[in-house]
Amino acid sequence: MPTDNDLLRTIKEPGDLRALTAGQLETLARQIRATLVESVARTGGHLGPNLGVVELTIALHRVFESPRDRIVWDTGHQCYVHKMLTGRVDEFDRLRQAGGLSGYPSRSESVHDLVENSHASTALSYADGLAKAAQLTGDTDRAVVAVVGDGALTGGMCWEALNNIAGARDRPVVIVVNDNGRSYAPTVGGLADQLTTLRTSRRYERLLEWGKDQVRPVVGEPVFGALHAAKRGLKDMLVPQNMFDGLGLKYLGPVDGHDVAAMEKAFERARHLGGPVVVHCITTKGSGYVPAESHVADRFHAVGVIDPDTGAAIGAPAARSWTDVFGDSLVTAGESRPDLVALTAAMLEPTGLGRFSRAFPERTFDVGIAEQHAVTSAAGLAMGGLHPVVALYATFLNRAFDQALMDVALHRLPVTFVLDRAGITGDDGASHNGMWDLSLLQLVPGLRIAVPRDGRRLGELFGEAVACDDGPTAVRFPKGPVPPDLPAVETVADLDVLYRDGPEDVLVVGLGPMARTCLDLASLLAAGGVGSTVVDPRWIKPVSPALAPLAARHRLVVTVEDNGVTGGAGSAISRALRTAGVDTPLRDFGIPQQFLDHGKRADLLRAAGLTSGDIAARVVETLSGFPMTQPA
Ligand SMILES: Cc1ncc(C[n+]2csc(CCOP(=O)(O)OP(=O)(O)O)c2C)c(N)n1
Ligand SMILES: CC(=O)[C@@H](O)[C@H](O)COP(=O)(O)O
Ligand SMILES: [Mg+2]
Repeated sequence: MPTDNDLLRTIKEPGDLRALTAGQLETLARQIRATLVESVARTGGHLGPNLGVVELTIALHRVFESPRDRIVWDTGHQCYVHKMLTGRVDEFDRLRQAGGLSGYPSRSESVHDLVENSHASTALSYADGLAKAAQLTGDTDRAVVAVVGDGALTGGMCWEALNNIAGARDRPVVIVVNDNGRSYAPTVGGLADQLTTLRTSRRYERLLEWGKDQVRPVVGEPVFGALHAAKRGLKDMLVPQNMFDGLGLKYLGPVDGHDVAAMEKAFERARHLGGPVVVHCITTKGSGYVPAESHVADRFHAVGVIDPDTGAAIGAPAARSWTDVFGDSLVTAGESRPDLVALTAAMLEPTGLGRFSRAFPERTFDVGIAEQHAVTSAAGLAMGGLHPVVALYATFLNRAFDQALMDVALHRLPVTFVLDRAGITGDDGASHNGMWDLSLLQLVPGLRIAVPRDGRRLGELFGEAVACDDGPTAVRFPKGPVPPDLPAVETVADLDVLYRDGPEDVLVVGLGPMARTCLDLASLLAAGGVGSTVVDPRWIKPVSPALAPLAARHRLVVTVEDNGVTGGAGSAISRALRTAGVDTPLRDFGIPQQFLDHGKRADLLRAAGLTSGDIAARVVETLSGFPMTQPA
């Protein structure tokens, strides 16, 4: 019999949970919480969301038999407890580190992990597909369970899936709503209000049940029947039927999401009810850890390295970030432009809209985790005479591409997309890297793209973007501290020349923050007797016409971008040069078009060959195939 002080480490697989007594389950929950705090305090990660699902995950894995039963986690940032209970507790010391545990489900880590994509609101669609597959293959003895947060539930895909799931009363799907009332901040919109009503109304119902049991024996049946009929009418008048009932989904709850026994009872019932069932679990983000529970902004949604005792961030205070520069630029612009409005998809502070929202609350819109809606709503705002700024992480624009293309650009509407976390972000794995936006947006007719190399250029380019009123614009920048400004040594038309020395061997086009790498590249080339000119076009779409004559004077053009290399800025520049009749060879350097494992940004850039040394070696190799000019 395991001793209680190491219970957690005796759990090698979910089946080990079923032998535990109620007392041991409480001990286990305590040990999981302690391990979460102690470990994530050292590595960083999604502490708040995981503290909120300790009991929920225990109950889930006691009732459902993963991997036979399929459990899908929406977004996946709350899967640490799931990983601890599926044999990976000893790997948490390398959480979110290269070669270590991913911060999200990972199919290469475990058969218990299904969905790796960290983009929210997908779980119910996966569940719908899994349930259909089970039905078609006769594999009907396995349950399909989706755990979806109240925030993720504000995403449109959830309702597309619910429409399908609810339409098949004979196809079992267990939908566990992990309702902690928050995304980062409190979840917004009518759905959130409905969930709140459910929380209160169900408590009201429990109260009513209790009241009935007290009153019935006292007044006797006939009087009780009349009272009950009146009460029923009163209740329906006071408390609307819930949205799940309305869709024809069976609804169980709300259940205390920190009471293992109560959830087990509900999950068992859901399992045997058959058809689609919603189990509405009420949890607290950051539960059981005071620094998280009391953290006003986001309940420790995601933390860096912290002091486990106090929750205080450890290390130097965060340097001024690209996001800070954008946030300040937006407020400055907003002060003189009453037509500027800002939209976020449940990420007000992370995308830098916090200051603007406090200065101009009526001009700030949090639409929930609903990027597609955000973009087309922005199109409506622009049609209404305003200039919307849609602030997203670059990777999340992927799902709103059609809206950007057909709802905004087709109508040549003045919408400005501000894409934070552009390029390799690293820690959050493949689906969080912002490495597709430059390629996708190259396809959008009439959309202009700016890629600032430093904070000063970000402020300038953002101002230029919101000044464009004849079509959409996009400004993209990476995660993290903003680098020191990189002044131009001269300008050629609309190109900033950052360096020019020696024979015109190589024209280096440094895009955005890669300009700094390109200056190092120029130094390495110079040391090898190769002359170069380094330019930053600032606006990379449309391609500056000034590039063609400059390229024509060089022996090789090199482009360097922090975007997937396929169809990115380098491809566009190459096409523009050919169209201009310039046949100078071009080598484009960018992120390989692959899904990158999680790791540190610098390491991943190095692995992608995007360091000045790697690029220099390949440039010299390319030049060696050409007759060298005599140094000037
Ligand atoms: C499409 C998309 N947009 C934004 C995000 C960023 N994001 C990560 S977690 C999160 C909040 C999720 O809230 P909820 O589903 O309620 O889960 P909780 O963190 O409360 O457990 C957001 C907005 C994302 N992962 N995917
Ligand atoms: C899970 C999720 O999508 C975000 O919380 C993600 O972790 C982004 O983190 P940063 O804001 O640190 O880039
Ligand atoms: Mg939530």
